[in-house]
Amino acid sequence: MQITPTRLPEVLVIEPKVFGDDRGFFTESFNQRVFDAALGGPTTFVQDNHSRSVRGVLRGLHYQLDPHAQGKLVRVVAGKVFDVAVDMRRSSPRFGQWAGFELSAENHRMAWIPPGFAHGFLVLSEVADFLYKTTDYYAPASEGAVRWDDPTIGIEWPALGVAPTLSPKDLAAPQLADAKHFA
Ligand SMILES: Cc1cn([C@H]2C[C@H](O)[C@@H](COP(=O)(O)OP(=O)(O)O[C@H]3O[C@@H](C)C(=O)[C@@H](O)[C@H]3O)O2)c(=O)[nH]c1=O
Repeated sequence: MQITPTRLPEVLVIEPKVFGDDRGFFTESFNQRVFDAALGGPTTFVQDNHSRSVRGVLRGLHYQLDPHAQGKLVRVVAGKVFDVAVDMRRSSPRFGQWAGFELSAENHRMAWIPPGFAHGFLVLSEVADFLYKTTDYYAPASEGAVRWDDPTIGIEWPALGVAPTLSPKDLAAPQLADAKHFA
């Protein structure tokens, strides 16, 4: 397993070992011991999520505030997405900065999005199955969202030639200046 910090150093891209043979492949998609060693301490996941989206769908940018902040271990098992994290911690020197990376069924990459970061993704393939583990339960009253296209964040989303498809909730998300943030 190879772990590479992104330009937001707390956000990690994780490349598991993939054992390919005539039958297909085998990979450990989660190993508590290895993951804890990589993060330098124990992390407990309490929920597994699966979403399916078609090309051009953009989900995000989402987070949950304390006391229900979530760390997320995310991956794609069918298709390809451009995945993004944004630092939402007001006291961070990187507040409002973003990191983006491609996750796909082909590259087997996962990403660790720690608590305190907003998360979202744009689907680049015809369909994408997105799987993720979270360190806290879904808590809609603690949900926060920030606009995917806020110019002060300035995410460089890959061009698809069509406007992304967003949920009504995401279309109504506030700019960074008005978004709820972490201390
Ligand atoms: C996230 C979530 C949603 N739901 C329900 C609420 C709603 O009726 C339906 C769809 O919810 P949403 O529109 O919020 O789903 P979605 O836009 O896919 O939300 C997700 O986006 C990505 C980017 C994340 O990082 C996730 O943490 C989560 O916020 O599913 C749950 O029951 N449990 C959950 O954990």
